[in-house]
Amino acid sequence: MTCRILITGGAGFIGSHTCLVLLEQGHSLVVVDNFDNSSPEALRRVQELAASDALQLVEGDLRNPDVLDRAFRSGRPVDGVIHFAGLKAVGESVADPLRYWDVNLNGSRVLAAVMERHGCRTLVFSSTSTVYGEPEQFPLHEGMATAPVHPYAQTKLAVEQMLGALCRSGSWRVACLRYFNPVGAHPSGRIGEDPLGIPNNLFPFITQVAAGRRDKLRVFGQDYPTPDGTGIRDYLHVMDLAEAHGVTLTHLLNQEPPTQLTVNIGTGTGLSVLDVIKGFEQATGITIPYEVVARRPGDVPRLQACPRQAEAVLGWTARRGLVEMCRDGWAWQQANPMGYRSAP
Ligand SMILES: NC(=O)c1ccc[n+]([C@@H]2O[C@H](COP(=O)([O-])OP(=O)(O)OC[C@H]3O[C@@H](n4cnc5c(N)ncnc54)[C@H](O)[C@@H]3O)[C@@H](O)[C@H]2O)c1
Ligand SMILES: O=c1ccn([C@@H]2O[C@H](COP(=O)(O)OP(=O)(O)O[C@H]3O[C@H](CO)[C@@H](O)[C@H](O)[C@H]3O)[C@@H](O)[C@H]2O)c(=O)[nH]1
Repeated sequence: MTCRILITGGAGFIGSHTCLVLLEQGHSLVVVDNFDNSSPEALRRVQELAASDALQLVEGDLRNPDVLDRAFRSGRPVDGVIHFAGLKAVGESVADPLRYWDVNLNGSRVLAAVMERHGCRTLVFSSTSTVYGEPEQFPLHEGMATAPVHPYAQTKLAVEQMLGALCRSGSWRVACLRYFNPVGAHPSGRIGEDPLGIPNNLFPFITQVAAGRRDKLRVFGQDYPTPDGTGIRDYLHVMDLAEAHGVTLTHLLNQEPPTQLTVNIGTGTGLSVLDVIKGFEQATGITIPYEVVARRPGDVPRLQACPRQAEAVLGWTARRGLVEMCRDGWAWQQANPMGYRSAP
């Protein structure tokens, strides 16, 4: 079955890879994005890679119902929505919490209201593993307690709860996907992660060090209660994550009666910062100079998924490992030293 899918934030890192996967599956897409943290060039390349023009763009802010109305009226009826648009920097959320509540929660509320009005009640929402807070037991199961410790994660949990209330009405189909740490890029090197300014996240920082754009990596803390003292995360290839969205949407559309799902999307493998450095060096042959500095405020020692529910309910498991994550992320960095600003 091919569908018409509305994708908010479709030009961003995860959104662009997902648009490519969905176009290749024959779906028709309408993307809503204000390019707050992305570039139209990403969508141009997605269409080029998919050799498809079944992607329409409505440029504008998610919080503006007129923008969303335009997207709903842009073609045949929308079967489902994948909602990526939002803000994602933990430190920024502490410094400017109201902006996070506005974009992440209020934006999702406006989206849900417009969906109701158009009779479209099928939604895949980008949640985060950070809703688990600072857990002590691993791996993390979806039924475990949530205890978000910063405004970013608090806004995501609030959206999960808001959507839960809609599902209790009996007519919404919602999947909240709790992503762990997506990294890497499409193997073509044409689309990838394009952070503005100094990267916050480990992987893009490493690839910029490898490219000589930064002199060394700063490892945030080596005094965590982990085997080598550095933070552990569950890194997954962005193409695996993109594929999870197609699978989830199809599952939801076939779900009778309508229901809400909350699913971890991770590999189940925990890697420390030093593991990632070593893996990148082995995959690329490039040495990554680093120094250990103080912990970054807000970081937790460890996050690691139990991926069983994703497999049992959605039939999805991650297929790519650290070598592919490093190789593809590095290919993207080499081909696009300044991200999409390195066009063509
Ligand atoms: N990347 C991660 O590590 C990660 C992990 C867990 C969850 N998430 C969540 O997944 C989603 C996608 O993440 P990403 O890494 O692709 O981020 P991203 O910043 O690359 O993409 C987000 C997209 O949303 C757009 N956007 C932001 N505010 C908007 C608004 N008000 N109106 C319209 N468009 C808007 C941006 O321009 C961008 O294209 C986010 O909601 C994020 O919180 C990301
Ligand atoms: O320059 C750096 C950057 C990061 N780290 C460490 O690397 C690990 C991963 O950090 P990062 O890549 O910034 O990811 P997280 O802090 O885990 O957060 C990401 O992953 C979450 C899901 O787990 C998402 O919700 C967030 O949006 C996303 O930024 C942590 O131990 C950091 O302390 C460093 O040592 N040096």
